[in-house]
Amino acid sequence: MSRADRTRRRGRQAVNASAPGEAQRPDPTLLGTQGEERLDLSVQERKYVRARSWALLKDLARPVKWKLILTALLVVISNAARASFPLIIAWGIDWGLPQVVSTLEAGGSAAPVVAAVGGTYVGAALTAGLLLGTYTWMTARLSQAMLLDLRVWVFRHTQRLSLEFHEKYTSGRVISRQTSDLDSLRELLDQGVSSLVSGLMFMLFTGISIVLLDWRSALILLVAFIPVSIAVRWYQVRSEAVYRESRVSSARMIVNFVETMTGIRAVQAFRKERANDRTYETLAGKYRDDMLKSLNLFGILQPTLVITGNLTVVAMLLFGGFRVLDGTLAVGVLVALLLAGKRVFQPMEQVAMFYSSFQSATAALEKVSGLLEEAPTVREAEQPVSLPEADGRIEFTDAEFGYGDGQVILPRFDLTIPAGQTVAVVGQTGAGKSTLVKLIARFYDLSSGSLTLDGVSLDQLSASDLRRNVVMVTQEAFLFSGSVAENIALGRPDASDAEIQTAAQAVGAHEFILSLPEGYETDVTKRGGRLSAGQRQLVSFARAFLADPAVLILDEATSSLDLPSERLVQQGLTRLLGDRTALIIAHRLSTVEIADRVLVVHDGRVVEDGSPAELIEAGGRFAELHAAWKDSLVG
Ligand SMILES: Nc1ncnc2c1ncn2[C@@H]1O[C@H](COP(=O)(O)OP(=O)(O)OP(=O)(O)O)[C@@H](O)[C@H]1O
Repeated sequence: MSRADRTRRRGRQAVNASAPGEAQRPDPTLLGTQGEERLDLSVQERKYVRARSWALLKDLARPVKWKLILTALLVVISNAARASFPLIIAWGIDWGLPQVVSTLEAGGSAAPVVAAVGGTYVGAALTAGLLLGTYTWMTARLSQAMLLDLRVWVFRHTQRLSLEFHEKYTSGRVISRQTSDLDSLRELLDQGVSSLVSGLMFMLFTGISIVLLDWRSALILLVAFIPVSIAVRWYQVRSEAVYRESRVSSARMIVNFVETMTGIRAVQAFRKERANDRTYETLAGKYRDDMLKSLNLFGILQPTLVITGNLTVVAMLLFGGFRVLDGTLAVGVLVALLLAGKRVFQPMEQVAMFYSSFQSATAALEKVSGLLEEAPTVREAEQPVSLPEADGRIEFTDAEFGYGDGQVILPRFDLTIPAGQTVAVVGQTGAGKSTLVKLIARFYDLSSGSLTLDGVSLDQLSASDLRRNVVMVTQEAFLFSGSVAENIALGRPDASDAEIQTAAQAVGAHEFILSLPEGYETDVTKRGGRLSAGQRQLVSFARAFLADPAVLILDEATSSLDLPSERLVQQGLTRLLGDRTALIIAHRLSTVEIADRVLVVHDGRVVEDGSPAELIEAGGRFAELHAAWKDSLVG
């Protein structure tokens, strides 16, 4: 079972366990990333999301469970030691001092008493300090280990999600999951949890020590707790609302940034820079305002806590002072009470401050666990049929397709493409050409009917067999950072230099690659390594040639190349096709002319099917298109 499955199952189990008999399944619109933007969750839904987040945290914590327990133990001991200082001081004053005085009067040595009190104090201080250092160090290591795990997990998972998911969930959102969300988790795990736990522990132990010292003074503390709790509660509620706003504004800012940078060509082509500057400034300004609001809230909370703390000490001093004068309270106890009273509220600030980092991390966890709950819609068969070397015969039977639950794009159809045939797919924009060929690359699964390669249904093939047999070359001819050779070897990283060069030679890319500053080793992201559109296409042809699939799918670039480049690309294409089965979304006359067969797609249906000559003869849509192409060449 995958981690995503585990996370999903746990979320459901928790919901089921907590509310037997009720509507137990969450609304399907909440599963995965779907409910991500919703703020109006019902109690039941909130439970589901929380359980899912917990499950994720537990999954992350499992490999480091014992180290976590050990760290928690160190936190407890260290804080107990810290909280014991006032007790030791009281003991020193009320027991140690009289002992020293009486021993000295009797002519004895005060050293044993001083050593006992001083030693205990130094022991407690060393224990507290050393353990603090150790647990801080351990927390940092643990949090980094958990984050590394999560980072890699999110990357692996997102990369494997089907295209359908990526088309809906923009790259801006994926980036904000991987950056700002993981960052808020880092903040919480790095310092938040340990500060929070240690703050609470310290308050607890100091509170206990006050009760042990003098229960009457503990009552004063209890009274002081009322305004403190009100202030902290007020801060929680207000900061939650402010925080929610800042989350929305930060997400908007990131999405805007990513969109602008990914669309930088359009931005510059249409001179949108100034307008974009203003939009971004507004969004960033809103984010700053939200952050300021939350800081202002803290600015109110902090003085409230300081004032209450000081007033508590004054009250304890007055109440205790009179009793010391009466002789009903020991001086040492009073000193210890004052020390403890002063320190007891100090961690409250930390607790309140980390409440907001806790909130931000909770929201992040909810989103990340939602992303991890997404499952690929195109799933690999559990027991795939082996097909190492396909011939390349493709057959659609009773096939029908629509994206997701949307409208039908390709109504019911049958289509057979014999092995080795070169098929040009033509038609108007939006006709369904890309959709048809993407089905063969299994970027999507049919809504109904079957699609087979050499008689084996595509969904029965293992991912590796499918990728070996079917390769799609997209219009964009995307190059990854690295050398030209590495880019050619994308589908076969183990290919030798000789094989890479043979592939480049086969498609006619060898010459231009040799003319690059460092030949095959030229970095495509560096100056001088920047390739032209035609050159990029040749590299992607070489890539496909090296992968040597039985079925090649090619979305021909629409951008017009100059004539020599077009000729070069055309020659490369002809060599690439060889005797494989090929489907080409054709935008050029020259490509259509080398095809054995042309499919004309219109409104999701194949309306003409035949050899180029037959279709021209028949005088339909293709004949018109062909004539228009011919005219454009003449013109
Ligand atoms: N990911 C998607 N989700 C939903 N609908 C889609 C998606 N991709 C394409 N469509 C719709 O499917 C129909 C066919 O699109 P398709 O991209 O297959 O057309 P095409 O013939 O390849 O067009 P073009 O030549 O412009 O690339 C269009 O109506 C389009 O809006």
